Amino acid sequence: MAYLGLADLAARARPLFAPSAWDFVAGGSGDERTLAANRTAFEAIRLRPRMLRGIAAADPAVQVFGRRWSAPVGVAPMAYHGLAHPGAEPATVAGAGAAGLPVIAAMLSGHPLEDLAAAALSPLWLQLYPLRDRAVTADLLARAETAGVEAIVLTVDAPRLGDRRRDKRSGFRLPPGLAPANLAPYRAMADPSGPAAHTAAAFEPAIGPEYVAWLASRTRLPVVVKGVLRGDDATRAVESGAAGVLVSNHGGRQLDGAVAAVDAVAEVAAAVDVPVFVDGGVRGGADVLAALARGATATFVGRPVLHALAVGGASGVEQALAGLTAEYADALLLAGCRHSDDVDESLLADGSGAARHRGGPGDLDAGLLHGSVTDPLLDTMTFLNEVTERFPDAVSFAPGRPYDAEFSLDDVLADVRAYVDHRAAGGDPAAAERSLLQYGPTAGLVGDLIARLLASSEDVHVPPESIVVTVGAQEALLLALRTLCASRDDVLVVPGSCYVGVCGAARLLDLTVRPVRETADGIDLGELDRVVHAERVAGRRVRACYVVPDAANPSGATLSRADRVALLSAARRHDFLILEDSPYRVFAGADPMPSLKSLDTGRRVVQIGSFAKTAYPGLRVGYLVADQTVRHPDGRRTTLAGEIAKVRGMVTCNAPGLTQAALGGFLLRHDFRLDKATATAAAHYRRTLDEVLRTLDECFPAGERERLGVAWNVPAGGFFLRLRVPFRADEAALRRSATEYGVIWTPMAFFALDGGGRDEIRLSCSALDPARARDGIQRLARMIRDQHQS
Ligand SMILES: Cc1cc2nc3c(=O)[nH]c(=O)nc-3n(C[C@H](O)[C@H](O)[C@H](O)COP(=O)(O)O)c2cc1C
Repeated sequence: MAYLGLADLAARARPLFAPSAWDFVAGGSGDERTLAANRTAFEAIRLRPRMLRGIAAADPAVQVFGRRWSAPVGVAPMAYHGLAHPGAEPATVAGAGAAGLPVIAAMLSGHPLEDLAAAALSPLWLQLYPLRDRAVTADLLARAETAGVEAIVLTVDAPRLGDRRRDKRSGFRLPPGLAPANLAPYRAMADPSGPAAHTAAAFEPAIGPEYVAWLASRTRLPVVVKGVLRGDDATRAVESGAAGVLVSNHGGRQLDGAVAAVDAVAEVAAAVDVPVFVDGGVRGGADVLAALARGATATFVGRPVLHALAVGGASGVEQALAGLTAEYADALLLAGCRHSDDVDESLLADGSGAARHRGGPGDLDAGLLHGSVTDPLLDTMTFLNEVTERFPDAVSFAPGRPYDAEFSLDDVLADVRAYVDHRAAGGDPAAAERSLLQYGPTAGLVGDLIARLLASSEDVHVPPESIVVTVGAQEALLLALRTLCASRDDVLVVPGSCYVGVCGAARLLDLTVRPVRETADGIDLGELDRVVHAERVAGRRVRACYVVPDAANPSGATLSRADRVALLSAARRHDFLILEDSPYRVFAGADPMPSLKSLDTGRRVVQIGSFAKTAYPGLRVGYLVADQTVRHPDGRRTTLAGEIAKVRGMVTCNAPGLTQAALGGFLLRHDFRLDKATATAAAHYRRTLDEVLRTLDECFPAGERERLGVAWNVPAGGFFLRLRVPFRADEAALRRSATEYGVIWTPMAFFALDGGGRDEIRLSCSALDPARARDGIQRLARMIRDQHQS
């Protein structure tokens, strides 16, 4: 059968395993974040291939510890190959030997190492866990040397077994007949049928560098320390006698949350001068190339070898490894490298190789930077911006991007011209043009036009001086928070599932954020009262409450009129401000609710505005309305907008004149009718949302939803809806969804500050046409049914 890559092999192998054995092999620990990260990290690496090098063929072979390998690829140590195929470890060793690649035999092998050595045609290494009984280890070392094993691999990342939840769920036990054959002579195992029992009974948990030194002193074979993820640990290992280091997080099976293995290679390679190996997520020739570019000498592959063994025994392993070798040879050639020695850091688009970690005078320690830099929250925005590009063939319900079929630069240029004409009316056109290209007023140029828009579209009447034109709504949020919150005792309250930009801005400012539970219709006002009270008791004050009242991101919920009135009264009662952000209002249904600002008789609302959904996101024009009065100790009274404008002077100086002009012209040319300006887009969103809802209804008929654990809300309009699914909706599930079902979405947990949303996803309908959205929902429905069955 043609070799179609290791992922294809996994799909073919799955039905051949007993379900609990599949889970034992495929699974990771905890929430399987590290398991997923091993792949995500490889997928994120971009290479800079070399051209014009006059190369017609590449040689994938390498030399390791004086031996030739057909490629810088070996088989990682894995316990009990018999779970995959009756041929078990001897078949793996034979297959790898036929492909000219090495195998690390696991200590917990179902066949004794002597049998494997007899079947080996290529280097055989032996992996050991540190055992309580050193005499057993010493004997194993002697046996290994006698049998012709060529290196010892000491696994140091398993003082105890990681939290393997899949195995707990399935109650996984080794099938009868499978036992750790290498240890049979020693009675080292209390209960060999349960992997957790193995480790607890027989392994020495508290080893230090002296254990490595002891091991190295007891054998003439090179000792490779496996399970290291940091440069300083690699250094300790080498100083204690290790001849190599295998960078590994145990395939995501130990500490969940650990760094992706390939992301740790550069640091380790920079720290030591011995061969550095890596395993975890290596799934193709380009991955091998990337690992070497980061500084690895060679890579090891785990699970795919068991898949290959299940599909085709020894010849399955041979074909898979030969396929990977051929892929790597291709990758070398396409990258302009004759052989592995030509692979270096310059092939990495982001220069993330070992040289970067070697430490130069310009290096900065991340621990000394602002804490937000290493907060995963800030990665979420990048994830949302880039996930669609990562899976370009999948139907994407991920991005909240506006419909752009009618975007036209000519229109934008005409908008700019219209604004210049408007500004020049009765005056000097050249001066009007110049003013756009000069530094502009700190509060912006087009506040007057935005005031006109608010009056006509929302019945909000504010003077232009109470408006600051910003660089997108994101800057408006940042400015409002910076100005309003004096210290960490000022609390920002947000809905339990919240637009990440708000929490990110608060994180940049080191503000305290408190989530409030939501009902199906938005923020739960009873809960809001309780949170405000609790904060007061704790000596803090709730300064502001952020809400998206119309067709919210991410939930799709719209606050009822009664709740709007009640929220305003809570703001009065508890003396906080409301940050109203309503970018989806125009699309929130035929009869939109009054905005909070229009109901705001007590000047409790600071309104944040965006034109990303109504004009163009690329303009980056937003605004805020802050008509509150600020009293100063000297008796002066200013507007909050004026104070915010001062702050903005130190952030972006002023919003760019040209894009403000484009926005101003857009408003003028559409006669301040955003509903008309967005009619085509609105119809598109409506059609797609309707199609999504219809397809959900078809795929999950009323009687069946409960049984499948599926539920969704029916938003009045807008871009988003939330869908409850019968599986843990995390990054690992998203990856499965993308690769196995061709559909992507956003885990609701990305938006949840209260730890909720774990079995919910956000579906964004804005960027899809109805037919594709229908196809996407059907794909998702297939996944939901499969997940429900498994
Ligand atoms: C089923 C299974 C059993 C494993 N058993 C061992 C083991 O006994 N000793 C060890 O050091 N690592 C063990 N590992 C970890 C692998 O050596 C390796 O680090 C990991 O599988 C590489 O990741 P990959 O599967 O993504 O290629 C095991 C992994 C799997 C999947």
